[in-house]
Amino acid sequence: MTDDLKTRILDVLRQMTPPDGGVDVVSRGIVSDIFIADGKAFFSLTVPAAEAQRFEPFCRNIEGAVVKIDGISKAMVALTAEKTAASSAPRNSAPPQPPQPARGAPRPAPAGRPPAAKPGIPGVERIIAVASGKGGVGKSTTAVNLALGLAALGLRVGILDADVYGPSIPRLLGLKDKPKTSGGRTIVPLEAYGLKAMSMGLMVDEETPMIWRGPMVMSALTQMMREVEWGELDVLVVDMPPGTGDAQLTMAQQVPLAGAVIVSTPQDLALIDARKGLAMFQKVDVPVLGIVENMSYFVAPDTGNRYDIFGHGGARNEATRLGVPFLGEVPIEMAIRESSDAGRPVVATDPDGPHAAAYRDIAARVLAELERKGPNSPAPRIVFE
Ligand SMILES: Nc1ncnc2c1ncn2[C@@H]1O[C@H](COP(=O)(O)OP(=O)(O)OP(=O)(O)O)[C@@H](O)[C@H]1O
Repeated sequence: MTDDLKTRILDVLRQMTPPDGGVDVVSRGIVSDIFIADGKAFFSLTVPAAEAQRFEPFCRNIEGAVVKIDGISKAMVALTAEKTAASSAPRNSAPPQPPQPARGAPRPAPAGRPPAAKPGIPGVERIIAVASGKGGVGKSTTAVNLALGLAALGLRVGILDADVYGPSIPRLLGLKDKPKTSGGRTIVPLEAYGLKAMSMGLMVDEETPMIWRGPMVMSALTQMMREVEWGELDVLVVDMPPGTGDAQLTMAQQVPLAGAVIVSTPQDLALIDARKGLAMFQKVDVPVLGIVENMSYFVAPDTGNRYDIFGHGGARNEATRLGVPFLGEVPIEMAIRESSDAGRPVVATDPDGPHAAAYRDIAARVLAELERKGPNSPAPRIVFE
């Protein structure tokens, strides 16, 4: 039965014209093994990094075509990047890079200068960043579930969506209301699943194109940090924009960070980018709390068998090599995707499930690293032109 379904999936794929107009993906030999469990099909396509953008919508089309096959209820198609020297190209659906800050705007301090103390947010004990070198690795999903994992450990937690180019926290937490202002001066954060949450996505319509300029981004971030009534928090989790350009570097400097968590997938492409993320935080003296490997493996729901679809353990090996803690791994799992995209994060909605446990373990390791590193490290020096 399963073999029959696989054959039918391959037949469907053979009939679909890839976005580059070339021969079908089966004939090209870029389709991974197909795993089918419980009527759900999982597989990946391997494409050159530079082609990732063109192939992303195609993957969604494939999912749409595959679910039409009798016996398949769900399909999940992932893109993996070919291992090439040029594989550090960003995922093209990632938001555009902002322009450089204008004259007078804060600039990254040259590396090597001694950091100077910078005031934190009153009432907020520690701020941690969740970052990734490239988009689409599950950074925001990890940030939300990590925040909920920290809350499950008894901490008072807030989450700030600093990804002003592609905010996803409102969607992941199912937040629709706009935040209210208090006395016209400060903003009252929203609450979801016990977290205080703030995002630029809450201030603008999801459809509104945001053409932010560098200095505007900075002032928006400063506003979200300083003019939001966070109250007393043990930890504020900041979901950083993907990438490691100057904008992210400046942002990492603007926020007095206690540490950073880097999210990566096991694929080489993501790991190369994760390394850049690591270097970025090291450059501005922010301690890296560790690396999380997302979409690490797939567990067949019917047999419980584990499949390392993308090759497994890359992030763990990389963490060891770079001398930073490995914080844990999260499987690629339909339930995580569906619950995230429906605004019902797994840690809150299925607290007894295995995925919630995985995120809580990661949260516990993050907490242990924070404790080990001691009080908030001072923010790096900001240099004004
Ligand atoms: N472990 C997982 N299993 C299955 N799907 C996942 C997993 N982690 C994330 N996803 C899905 O992958 C997609 C991208 O996740 P998410 O938005 O968290 O990534 P991101 O790195 O923040 O992306 P971007 O940088 O584009 O905002 C979402 O549809 C999400 O539900």
